Amino acid sequence: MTRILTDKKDDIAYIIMNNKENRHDIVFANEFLETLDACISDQTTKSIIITSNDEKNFSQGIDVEWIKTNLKEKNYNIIKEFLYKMNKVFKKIIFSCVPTIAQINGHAFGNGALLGLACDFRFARQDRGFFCFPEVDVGIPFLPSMIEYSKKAINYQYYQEIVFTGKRCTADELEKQGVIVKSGANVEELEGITFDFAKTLDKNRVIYQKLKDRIFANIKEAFEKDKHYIETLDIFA
Ligand SMILES: C/C=C/C(=O)SCCNC(=O)CCNC(=O)[C@H](O)C(C)(C)COP(=O)(O)OP(=O)(O)OC[C@H]1O[C@@H](n2cnc3c(N)ncnc32)[C@H](O)[C@@H]1OP(=O)(O)O
Repeated sequence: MTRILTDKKDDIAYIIMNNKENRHDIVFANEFLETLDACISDQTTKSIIITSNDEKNFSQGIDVEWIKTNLKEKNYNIIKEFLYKMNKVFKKIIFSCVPTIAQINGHAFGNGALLGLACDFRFARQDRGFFCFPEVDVGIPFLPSMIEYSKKAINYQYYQEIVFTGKRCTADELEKQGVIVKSGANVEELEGITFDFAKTLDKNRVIYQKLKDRIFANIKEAFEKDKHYIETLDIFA
């Protein structure tokens, strides 16, 4: 089954995660990157909306069982390849010359929440789904880049609160904290407000790229720091 689907409406490209909980493993990383590349290469694309077609999940993040099995079998290279590949996905979204929007239609946990934060804008629904960083309980400390790009989307006090408690946040709370632009009461309303917002974006790719490169120079540096943690697999507690 294809893990990622695409659609296009009025020059707005949709990247639609298509595998229920949308857990991240090497297949997810490869397919997502390929799809993202294709959407950005298409010069008619004015903005990209990332969402899922599952009724209750956006993305539950890293497939922890997949990681654990590979660790047990000492398949360290595949884990490293996965982490580097996911970093390419996050970096490509963050530095995209086309605006990126997360349409958070359900649970967004761990890497799934990070997928939302990597985007330029976020929208979420009120009636289903929690936004959560469970790493403190799951035993996965963040890579330096993850911390750095989270700061572009969440105020630092609130970030610490949700990371150190692992609490489950609703769309209402995220809206009050400015993490999302706006929430919708249900999935239909969410799709409507996200689409209406996306339609307003028709930016010049060159200026958009230059702004990103300058505003997010600190994030580029943080990605460099990740190498040490990935090479030593210092990613679990
Ligand atoms: C650096 C990166 C690291 C990583 O990525 S580590 C991996 C991180 N990922 C995880 O740890 C994911 C683990 N997964 C889980 O813990 C669970 O898999 C979920 C919590 C994500 C989902 O559990 P489920 O039982 O399938 O949840 P529900 O059926 O969708 O919801 C449970 C109840 O909560 C209500 N609810 C859901 N969203 C809302 C909302 N936004 N507002 C109010 N209520 C909500 C529902 O209706 C339901 O209730 P009712 O039990 O009565 O039916």
